[in-house]
Amino acid sequence: MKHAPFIAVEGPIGAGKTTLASMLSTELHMPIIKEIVEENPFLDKFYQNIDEWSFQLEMFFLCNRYKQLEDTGLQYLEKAQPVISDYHIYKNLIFAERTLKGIKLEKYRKIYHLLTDDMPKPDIIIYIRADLDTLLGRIRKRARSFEQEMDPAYLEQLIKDYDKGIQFLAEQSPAPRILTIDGNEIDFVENQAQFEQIVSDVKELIQ
Ligand SMILES: Nc1ncnc2c1ncn2[C@@H]1O[C@H](COP(=O)(O)OP(=O)(O)O)[C@@H](O)[C@H]1O
Ligand SMILES: Nc1nc2c(ncn2[C@H]2C[C@H](O)[C@@H](COP(=O)(O)O)O2)c(=O)[nH]1
Repeated sequence: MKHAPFIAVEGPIGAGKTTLASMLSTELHMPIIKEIVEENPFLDKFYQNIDEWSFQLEMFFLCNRYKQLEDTGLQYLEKAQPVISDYHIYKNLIFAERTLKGIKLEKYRKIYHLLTDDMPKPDIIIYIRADLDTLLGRIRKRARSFEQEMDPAYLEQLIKDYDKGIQFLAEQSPAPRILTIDGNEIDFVENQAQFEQIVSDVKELIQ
């Protein structure tokens, strides 16, 4: 059976993942898998006290994404149907390595690998990079109340963690194809030509 592309859009908080994944889903007629944010009962508490709530939050994200990935495999990939997601499962580890410590991090790593090592992984990653000011501006624009007090130092650290995380994924075998987008300069929302260029680049990667 022909292999169907599994595309993940990644980047730090506010980079534009959901926006771009939704636009590409419409343009390329691909179903979209979106992460669960608003229904997450721990996000609010997490931003008020990261040390207190990080384990619950990371486990919640992990379990939700595990279920979504399982469904994605059954509903689309095993039927050779392409799919686009607004995250890569590896994002769990990028965040957990930053928010967890000690024995909780050790336990989390084991559970992460147990759950995800044999799961389907995206073969194409669209990585949106953006600097702190751009991300803070977009987070303000999105206006989720629980994100407004986010410590800029946390976001700045995540920008670096993401660069390392995507580099790590690029070195895996088989290596995913990675399209990096400069989110400071490329405005796929307002600039149609720039969006079309991304569509054309993605089509090339799919072939
Ligand atoms: N290229 C862009 N130019 C301007 N605004 C953008 C752009 N990409 C995203 N946005 C806006 O920034 C906010 C965050 O985008 P979102 O897609 O939710 O980011 P993410 O899923 O990466 O956290 C939204 O309000 C969205 O409309
Ligand atoms: N600690 C973690 N926080 C996460 C994780 N995945 C998402 N998030 C947070 C970041 C945002 O406040 C919100 C939505 O994420 P977006 O990147 O889509 O804006 O949820 C995670 O795994 N751990």
